Amino acid sequence: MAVSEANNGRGELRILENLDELRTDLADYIAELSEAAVKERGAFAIALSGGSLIDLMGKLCEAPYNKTVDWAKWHIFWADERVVAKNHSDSNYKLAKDGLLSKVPIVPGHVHSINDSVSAEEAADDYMFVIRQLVKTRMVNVADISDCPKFDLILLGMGPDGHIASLFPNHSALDETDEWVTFIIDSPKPPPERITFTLLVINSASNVAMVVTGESKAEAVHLAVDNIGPDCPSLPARLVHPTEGKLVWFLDKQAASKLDGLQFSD
Ligand SMILES: O=C1O[C@H](COP(=O)(O)O)[C@@H](O)[C@H](O)[C@H]1O
Repeated sequence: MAVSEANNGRGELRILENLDELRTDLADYIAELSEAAVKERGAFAIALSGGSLIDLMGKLCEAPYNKTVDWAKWHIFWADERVVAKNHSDSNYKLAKDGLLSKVPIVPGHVHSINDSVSAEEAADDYMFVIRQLVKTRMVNVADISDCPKFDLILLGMGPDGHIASLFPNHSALDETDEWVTFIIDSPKPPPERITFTLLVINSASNVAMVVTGESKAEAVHLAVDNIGPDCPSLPARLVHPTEGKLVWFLDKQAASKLDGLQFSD
């Protein structure tokens, strides 16, 4: 690992030499959280994103993780999903199924994907209902000070514009403070119709990991992580602050290249 440090309340930074090291560190981190959650409450509620994340989780399908992780206790959710059919190439579910879920022994009934046969608005309501039932049975933990779901782990990628899940800069979905899941029909990145966890749910998680690689994201990483003062534009990634949980950034050197004050050891 090149650098690992805590950063001004903006979470722990793990900056890895290369993608191979990042994949290993990420797999270790997820496996450790899974073990702790299963030991403590008998289940591991994990929310995935789409994009580059699934490929970066790939080591979980290999030894030792494929044998040592207690896959039967995993409950899978999506922090965001595109409102397309499950077999569509834009579907975050399909991405995760092809790249991860079909390669490890997850219980099919524990895979909580969205309803792909209704409108974006209905899919968001429907998903909130599903999560509410699982919070009632404590398959998904609950926040200490509200009835909000407290996922054991939410994994987020970040776009070059600083978007996380399907929360885009200057979009009204960022202001949603009541609902757990909301919808958009005007995503600046195709496809336009999506559902997404709100900041309320993201910031109620026990653990949030931001997994970001590549030089095209270096400026957004700098804006999200460094102390650049109160005049920061509406950068969704900067709004991730788990209230009772822990935030960890997994970065490769390229994504970390514009961070203030970092010295890499070669
Ligand atoms: O559209 C999306 O983009 C983000 C970032 O994707 P990446 O390929 O740049 O990592 C992703 O996290 C989100 O789930 C997805 O819907």
